Amino acid sequence: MASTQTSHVPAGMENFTVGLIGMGDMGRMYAEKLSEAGWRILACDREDRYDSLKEKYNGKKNIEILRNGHLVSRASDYIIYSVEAAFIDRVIAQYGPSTKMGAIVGGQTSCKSPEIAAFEAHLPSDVFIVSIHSLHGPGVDPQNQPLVLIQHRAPDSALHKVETVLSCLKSKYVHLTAKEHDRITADTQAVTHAAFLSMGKAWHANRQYPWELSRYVGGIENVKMNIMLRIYSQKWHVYAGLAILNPEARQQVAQYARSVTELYKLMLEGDLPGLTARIYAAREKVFGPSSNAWASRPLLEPSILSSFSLGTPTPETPARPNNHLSLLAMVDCWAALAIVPYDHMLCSTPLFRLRLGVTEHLFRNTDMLDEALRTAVDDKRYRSDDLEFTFAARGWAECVTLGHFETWEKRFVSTQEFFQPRFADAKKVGDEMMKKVQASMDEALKLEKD
Ligand SMILES: NC(=O)C1=CN([C@@H]2O[C@H](COP(=O)(O)OP(=O)(O)OC[C@H]3O[C@@H](n4cnc5c(N)ncnc54)[C@H](OP(=O)(O)O)[C@@H]3O)[C@@H](O)[C@H]2O)C=CC1
Ligand SMILES: O=C(O)C(=O)Cc1ccc(O)cc1
Repeated sequence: MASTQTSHVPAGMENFTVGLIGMGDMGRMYAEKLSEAGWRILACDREDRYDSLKEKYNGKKNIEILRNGHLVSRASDYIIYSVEAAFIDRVIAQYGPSTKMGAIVGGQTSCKSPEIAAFEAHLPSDVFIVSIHSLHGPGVDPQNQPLVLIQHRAPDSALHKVETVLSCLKSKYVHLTAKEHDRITADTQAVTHAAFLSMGKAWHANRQYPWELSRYVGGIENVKMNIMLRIYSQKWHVYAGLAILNPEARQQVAQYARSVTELYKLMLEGDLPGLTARIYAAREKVFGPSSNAWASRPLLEPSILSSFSLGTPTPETPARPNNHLSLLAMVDCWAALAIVPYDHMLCSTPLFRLRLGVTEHLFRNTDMLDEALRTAVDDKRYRSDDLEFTFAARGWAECVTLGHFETWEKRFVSTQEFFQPRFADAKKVGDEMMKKVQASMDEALKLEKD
């Protein structure tokens, strides 16, 4: 029965059935949240997982496990495909023709052009397409997180049904076209990940767990390390798919690598005036008055950031200035592509907001920025880290441009293995950091609106 005491199911939709194809991390999260809200769920994963899934959900109210996507498709009113982005065409080709007449179909993949192309190619013409994308990982509370809705081939009535079903997630709906989605997420996701994946590769190449070096580690560094660990603790295909399959991501990830390389060369040449002029011009373009971006309050409260420092500076372990090449390149890249990152806030992930928060923190503080630029040119102790970081950024960009899933996987997994023993601890600090930072950012954004 669909109705429970806490049911979100409105009158008239009591028999509406939601189908989930793919019961991995995201599929399971949706199954659990939607069924708790009273929706009847039909779900499947690969056929060989039928028995184990059935066992897992045995006795769970409102969730019925079926053997495959044909059985889910023919009996559901709204079907969500939550499978790997690289398989989306194959899976929709397989089950799409079994879709119930008049049903609504959508996907959860992080990149929409291949998903929409697959729907158009394989779905019968009498079904509607409303796609979705929860802009957060499966371990994050969906409340107040952006949830993109793409009304691609559907009347308003179908969109409203999807909105009603998903309202129990309490996410913030963002209505976009598939193309708009891919352009924005190329920046909010693909470039964000490229930056942190490159940091991980550089630390790995130098065989460093940077937080274990016996010196003071500042808040920005700690945020960088924790985001990096968070990304490497996830499944490789999520990051590979959203970068390699998003046609907009290639150009953006390539520009990030170009920015890193060109800034690194200016550092090697010791060209402080050239580096300063370039970074100040980028700052003006991205954060300056013409972009109308500088909010009155920083996204990240400096006190929150410093509360995540490790240790206390002492004469033996002083606060060591960093050149923050990864963040300088971020702003250089935004400037080159004429991107105003604040315009992407509505469609942002927690990691993007953190990245923007720490970047803004550096660029708002002229003394800190100048110190970073001086360090970039004068302090040779970072050269080997920066060299590895530059190689890594170019390596990721090449993989994305060439569309090499296999190389991408190997690069990711080798570094994932290096950091594996640290994931559990990083998750604890990371979760705490996310919570604090999110609360601080919500406050900043609220004040900005008022
Ligand atoms: N994880 C995240 O943070 C987010 C992910 N996404 C997107 O959501 C989608 C799902 O991600 P996520 O849940 O993390 O990934 P998972 O790998 O955890 O889940 C995907 C599931 O789909 C299964 N699957 C593959 N082919 C079929 C098939 N023919 N029939 C039924 N099931 C099948 C997979 O099996 P097998 O493993 O054997 O291939 C796997 O169990 C991806 O496209 C991802 O990009 C979106 C937002 C956030
Ligand atoms: O916040 C991030 O960038 C994440 O890493 C989690 C994530 C991964 C894939 C998505 O499609 C959406 C969110």
